[in-house]
Amino acid sequence: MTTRVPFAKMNGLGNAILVVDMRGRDDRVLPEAAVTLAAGAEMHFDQIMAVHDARAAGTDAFIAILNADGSEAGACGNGTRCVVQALAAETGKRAFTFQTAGGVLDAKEHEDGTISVDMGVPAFEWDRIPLSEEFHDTTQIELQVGPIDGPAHHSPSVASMGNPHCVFWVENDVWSYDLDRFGPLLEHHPIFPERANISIARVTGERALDLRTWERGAGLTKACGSAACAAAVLANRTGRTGRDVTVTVPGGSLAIEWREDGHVIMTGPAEWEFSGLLDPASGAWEREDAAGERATG
Ligand SMILES: N[C@@H](CCC[C@H](N)C(=O)O)C(=O)O
Repeated sequence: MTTRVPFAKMNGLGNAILVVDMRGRDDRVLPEAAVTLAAGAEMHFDQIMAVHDARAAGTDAFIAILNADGSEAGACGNGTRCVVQALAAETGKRAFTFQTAGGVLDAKEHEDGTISVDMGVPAFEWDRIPLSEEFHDTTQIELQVGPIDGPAHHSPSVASMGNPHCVFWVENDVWSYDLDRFGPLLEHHPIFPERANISIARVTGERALDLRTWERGAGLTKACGSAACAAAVLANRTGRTGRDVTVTVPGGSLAIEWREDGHVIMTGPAEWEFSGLLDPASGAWEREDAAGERATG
């Protein structure tokens, strides 16, 4: 049996996150363990943020990101804020540099408890998203939902924020569309060789948009930070908004700034729920809260 490691169950605007402390160890959270953990009601998560010892000079940690289906992701904005809150509480530090499969990113906690993450520079080239077909103009690719002669949705914009995003622009309330039906179909569409996060966005003003996301490997979520960044930059790129946008997702709001140097800064909250110990190989876990109560899974 593997030695158990500390975890914190957290959320970023309702995006369910499990921060797992893998520092000082050579093993990893296995995909099978992730699937087992995600299947439980109490531990269900959208992403695991597995915090490992730093692998590059100048970084504080390497973070491996796993989706609920055990697949890997290159970016997770809401999860990164959760990691910052957990490490800030532990160390008293406020600024961190992390390495993920998607690149190196800086993050800091502010006096008011909100956290900003520099999500890096988005990529718009078809082969960096990636798409399986060459598209010169990725502001509106040929992809549609529904009948060829009368699609319900078409011509989405695409981008990579370290992970692939596809955003459909809609006119009506984002709750009035059946994203739970077409999200999974498009996540697995052959145009996306690495699958994709599928969002619908409604621009509500020069600096505001509403967003719902079907996340690759996790399904419908209350918030997706990297999708909020992708939607904000794509809204600006297509002339729909300015560069500073408040993105309202089912779980609340995120402030997104697309700086002139190309970096996207996402600011929002993180929330701790409970802590415990888990086995990164099997997914067995036990809860430990302030009152000393325990529940096992
Ligand atoms: N919830 C995340 C994004 C998680 C990764 C995504 N499902 C993927 O596979 O790319 C966020 O807050 O950014």
